[in-house]
Amino acid sequence: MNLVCNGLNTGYRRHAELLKDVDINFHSGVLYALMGENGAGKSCLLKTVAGLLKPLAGEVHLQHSTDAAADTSTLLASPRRQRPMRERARWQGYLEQQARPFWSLPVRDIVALGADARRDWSPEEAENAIELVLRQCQCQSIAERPVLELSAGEQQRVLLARVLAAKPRVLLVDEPTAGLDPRHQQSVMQLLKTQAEQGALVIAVMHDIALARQFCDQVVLLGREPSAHVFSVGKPDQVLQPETLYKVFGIRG
Ligand SMILES: Nc1ncnc2c1ncn2[C@@H]1O[C@H](COP(=O)(O)OP(=O)(O)OP(=O)(O)O)[C@@H](O)[C@H]1O
Repeated sequence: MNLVCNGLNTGYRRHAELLKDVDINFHSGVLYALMGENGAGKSCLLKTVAGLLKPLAGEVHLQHSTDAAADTSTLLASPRRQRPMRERARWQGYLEQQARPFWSLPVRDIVALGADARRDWSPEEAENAIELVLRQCQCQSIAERPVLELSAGEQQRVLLARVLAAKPRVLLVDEPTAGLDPRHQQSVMQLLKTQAEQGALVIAVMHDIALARQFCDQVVLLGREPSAHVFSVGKPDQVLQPETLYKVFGIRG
């Protein structure tokens, strides 16, 4: 399963183009770091790919097969057409930036809401998926606690667990390690890497260069000058070169 962006122009308001001419082919089995300065349009691009913002031009396609001969491409988004979210929920998981729960439910019930997206599962399959993800996200010890009584970092892990509970084949996460302590940053990145190794297509908006180098297979780096654009795409060591970091972030490193 690949996500293909063709000539994508997108922005937050109608006619307000932020990113232009985005041509990227995201592959399954790959963990992507989507990076760039504050305001470069990372969340905007992720939301467009997720179907939460409508493109102003261009298209997003879902390719079901890597076999170019087989015509198995589905149009997900264009200025005229958006696939319904309930259809996307069967294969896509999305975690928004600074996500916060608003229901006063125990952690286990919040995570169970994620598994509800899988109408094809038996109650036993759903229960197994919930237990697995509580363990993977290190939420077992807090499983019975009301989610609103947890720290911000703990809530963040619970909401990631909710997204993962449905075993999405496309996982789109916006700054999943923000606010987490170093150990949990590592474990969340390891979890995303494992999802990719098991075949998921994972795009993570992130700022931490060291974590991107350590865990990600590919970096999509956005630039802001003269206007927002895709500056570079490639392996972390190729993209995160000192001269590139200077050009994009103005830092020596
Ligand atoms: N809801 C909105 N309506 C209009 N403009 C917005 C909206 N949200 C963000 N913007 C603007 O769009 C631009 C890109 O924002 P976006 O959140 O996509 O950037 P980002 O790269 O994810 O930034 P950050 O690293 O700070 O999270 C910014 O200039 C921002 O001010």
